Amino acid sequence: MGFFGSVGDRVVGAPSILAADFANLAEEVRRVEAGGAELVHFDVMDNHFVPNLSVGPAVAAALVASTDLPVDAHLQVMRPDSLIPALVEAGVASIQVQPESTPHLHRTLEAIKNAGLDAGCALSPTMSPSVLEYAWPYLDYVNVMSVSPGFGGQAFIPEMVGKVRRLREMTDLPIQVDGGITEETAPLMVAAGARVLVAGSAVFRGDRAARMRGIVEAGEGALGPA
Ligand SMILES: O=C(CO)[C@@H](O)[C@H](O)COP(=O)(O)O
Ligand SMILES: [Co+2]
Repeated sequence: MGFFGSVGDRVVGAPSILAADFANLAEEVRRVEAGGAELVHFDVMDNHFVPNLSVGPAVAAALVASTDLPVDAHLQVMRPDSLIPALVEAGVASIQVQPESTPHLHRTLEAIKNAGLDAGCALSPTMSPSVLEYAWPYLDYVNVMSVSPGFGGQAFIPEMVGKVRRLREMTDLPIQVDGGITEETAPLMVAAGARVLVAGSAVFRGDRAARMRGIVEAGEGALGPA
């Protein structure tokens, strides 16, 4: 079973290392792990799909070597298929793609699944969940982006709470949320049905462990009675 198969009804903290100190990645990951992080969120950006450039397979391999936590690659690149083999080789545990970035989504998801990884789709804010109608058999998780992909530190888009609720009606797969997640927005998303909380700028400043723990606990506070 992959990581996403183990999520169940827990609230999972997934720090986005886009906001970390890239010169001290291993230490940064140790800090958030001490705060209960269970998954490392790794944003790959190509300056074509999004107007920003981040990191790729070489940094993924270094990150994987520095931690026992699973690494989740969020591909914000045009035509992601050519990057998948190198990320598999780097040892990431899961790969998610934006449906609009690839002309043959079925082929892309199959390449991820055939490599033995969990496969996900990340939905940009105006992308309807209905795009997944024929993709469900190939998916292990869905990421609801609560900002436009491309940058950390953007403002949370409140309409995405309703989108999580809509997705919860459509699937039992874990719903991840990504963008503007803080102690204030995490409970809204968990109450709507999200279980994996990606957070970058709200985690990687000051006491990283305390900030990571604060976000997960805020989310847990919104879980219904067991
Ligand atoms: O995928 C992305 C942005 O494109 C995210 O993963 C960001 O890295 C989240 O950063 P914050 O909004 O939490 O600062
Ligand atoms: Co991301």
